[in-house]
Amino acid sequence: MLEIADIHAGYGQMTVLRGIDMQIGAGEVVALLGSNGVGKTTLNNVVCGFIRPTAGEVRWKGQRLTGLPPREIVALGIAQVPEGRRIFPNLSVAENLELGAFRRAGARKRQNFDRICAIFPRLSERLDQVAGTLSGGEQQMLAIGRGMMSEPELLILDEPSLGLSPLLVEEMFALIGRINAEGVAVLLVEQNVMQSLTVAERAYVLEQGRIAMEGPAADLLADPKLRQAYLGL
Ligand SMILES: Nc1ncnc2c1ncn2[C@@H]1O[C@H](COP(=O)(O)OP(=O)(O)OP(=O)(O)O)[C@@H](O)[C@H]1O
Repeated sequence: MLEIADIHAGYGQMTVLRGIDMQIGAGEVVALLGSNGVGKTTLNNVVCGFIRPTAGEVRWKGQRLTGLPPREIVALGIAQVPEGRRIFPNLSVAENLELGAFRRAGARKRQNFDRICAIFPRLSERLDQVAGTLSGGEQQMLAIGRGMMSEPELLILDEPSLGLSPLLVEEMFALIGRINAEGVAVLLVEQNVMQSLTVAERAYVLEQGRIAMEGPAADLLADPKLRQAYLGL
């Protein structure tokens, strides 16, 4: 469904991505793993149209995405939840969710709103609360709920577990499972290797601008090189 083919990208003179190839199938959960600063967010921003690659292309169902503006990419069914929970703090939970559905109107929007409330019971109990007063974990859920309001076929989550307590991290990964059970493919950009490989079917490990390892999550979890480098085992 999503094909990333030989992507090179960077900032000015600095090259960050040096030929990335990745694929995500319909309904799959795929993890993109790697240490701080290896270029995970950069790749994510290339897919979503915020950064133009210097070479290579991204295709979605065979259509070239490279060069399209971000809003057209959202309209085609790809939603991104950026790192750092960018919600509107002065608006209510319900208003934040409604802003995610800017492309939809009427009954369809209502239906989708109810669907999101069912997936995120914590949010549905707090629809009138001002979003800035939510806990960190609730704000993260709101950011994901807002992404889901555009009815994506692929949801890209950039470090959703960052800064959450262990219990909330568990809840967050369970939530990813529920979203996927609705038929939505998920690209999970994470540093939390163990949890990500438990929820994902396949994973890619980014090192020095290249894919250093890839394969089924179970194989990577058993790989001594990965266990030593990323799990300290
Ligand atoms: N706007 C920018 N201008 C210049 N350099 C940037 C910019 N954004 C990111 N970089 C640099 O590009 C490299 C890759 O950054 P990126 O955010 O993609 O990494 P990451 O793997 O997502 O890291 P993290 O896990 O810490 O979020 C880093 O060296 C970073 O400093």
